[in-house]
Amino acid sequence: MSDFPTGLLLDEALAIVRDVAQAHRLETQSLALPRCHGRVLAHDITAPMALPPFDNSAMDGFAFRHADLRTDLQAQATGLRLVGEQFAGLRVDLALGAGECARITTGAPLPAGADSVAIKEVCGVESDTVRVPVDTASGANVRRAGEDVREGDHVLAAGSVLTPARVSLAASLGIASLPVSRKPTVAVFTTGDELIEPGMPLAPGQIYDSNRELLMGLLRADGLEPTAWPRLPDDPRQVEIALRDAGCAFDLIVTAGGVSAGEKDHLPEVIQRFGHTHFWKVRMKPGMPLLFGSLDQSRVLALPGNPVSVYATYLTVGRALIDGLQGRLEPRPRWRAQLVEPLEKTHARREFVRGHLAAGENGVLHVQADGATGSHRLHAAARANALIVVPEGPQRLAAGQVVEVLPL
Ligand SMILES: Nc1nc2c(c(=O)[nH]1)N[C@H]1C(S)=C(S)[C@@H](COP(=O)(O)OP(=O)(O)OC[C@H]3O[C@@H](n4cnc5c(N)ncnc54)[C@H](O)[C@@H]3O)O[C@H]1N2
Ligand code: MOO
Repeated sequence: MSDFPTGLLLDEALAIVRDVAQAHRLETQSLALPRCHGRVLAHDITAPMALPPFDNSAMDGFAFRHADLRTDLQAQATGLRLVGEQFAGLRVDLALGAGECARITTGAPLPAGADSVAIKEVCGVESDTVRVPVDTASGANVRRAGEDVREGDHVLAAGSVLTPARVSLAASLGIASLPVSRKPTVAVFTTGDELIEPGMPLAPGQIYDSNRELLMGLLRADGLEPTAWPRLPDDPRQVEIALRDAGCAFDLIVTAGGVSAGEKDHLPEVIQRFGHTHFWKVRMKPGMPLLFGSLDQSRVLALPGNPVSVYATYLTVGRALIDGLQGRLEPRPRWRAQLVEPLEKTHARREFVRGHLAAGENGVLHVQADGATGSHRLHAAARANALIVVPEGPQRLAAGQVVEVLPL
């Protein structure tokens, strides 16, 4: 009997991943705004000031008091006396009296007394008289102080991802740095005596290492800066030395291969002996032999060696772990699409089927399964742009049925 959970549903595995990640949340660091893009915000942010900070004009034109416009039906415009100019960025302390107006540019503070702005294209100017159309609405083209953000408003939530718009919102509030979670450091190992570096000659029985590029690319696309370690041979002592070495230096170790039932699959034993196994084997296809453990100060994600298994387990479990370590609470977007053709499976595991996702003319997303199954078939993964999620248990999904998809 093993002393760790095995044969889990994917949702059970994800729950364990989230719990372990929460217990190993990475610390908070304060970073200058230019370094915050794509990071996970560690604390809630409240607005230190209002936005806009002052009433201002939305257009280039003339600021005036709406009460001064003529109300008799025959009049098309009211002549107002031009008493000054108010440009953006300059404080002039203009105040408008009855029958007066001021030239104003977009973003400039509204002069005291003014409550409306007429755009310059509809006004006639003759020396110091401006003819303002009487149908200009009260409050037209005025942006009120605090209409976007009030001082003290809760503007950014802990656990959200700092998109360019959110970093820019912080900038507009005068905030120069933000508290973000440190990014996990990641060591990537590929394992197997059969693996050869691309560019080197191939001997019989050998294959080129493709998982390293796959993993490095996936991790980088998620904003991390992974370190690729030299490939590991199928030698238990070397696996042990390398993993224990990485375990004292990295937040996360991601391995590919050597994790199922073969005589040369040494990873489970090494993690069990020198660390802790949180679970081994998940009811998913591909990816069933996936192992999650801890070794020294590191979390270890041992992904099954087949390339498509690496893909599916990274996108599901790997991302959940990386998000959890950084305290990301904002969920990843969930995509849904209509099946173009029926899809059937007889086994019990949740399956991730390579698919081709496109928007139809009616705007509805539809997805077609790629004919090639088999977790070694990287070509099919390379031409696919999504994984179709087929739920646990035997399934007979009809054409037109809506399914969850993971974009690749
Ligand atoms: N008796 C059993 N055999 C297998 C089981 C099982 O439960 N019982 N599980 C199968 C499943 S499912 C998978 S997935 C694989 C996973 O095996 P491992 O994680 O031990 O991976 P390896 O055996 O090392 O490799 C599997 C496959 O992938 C190729 N590979 C490995 N690394 C790379 C790489 N870096 N680049 C390209 N290709 C790689 C490797 O040559 C193998 O063909 O086990 C099944 N067997
Ligand atoms: O589950 Mo394995 O990952 O099918 O090939």
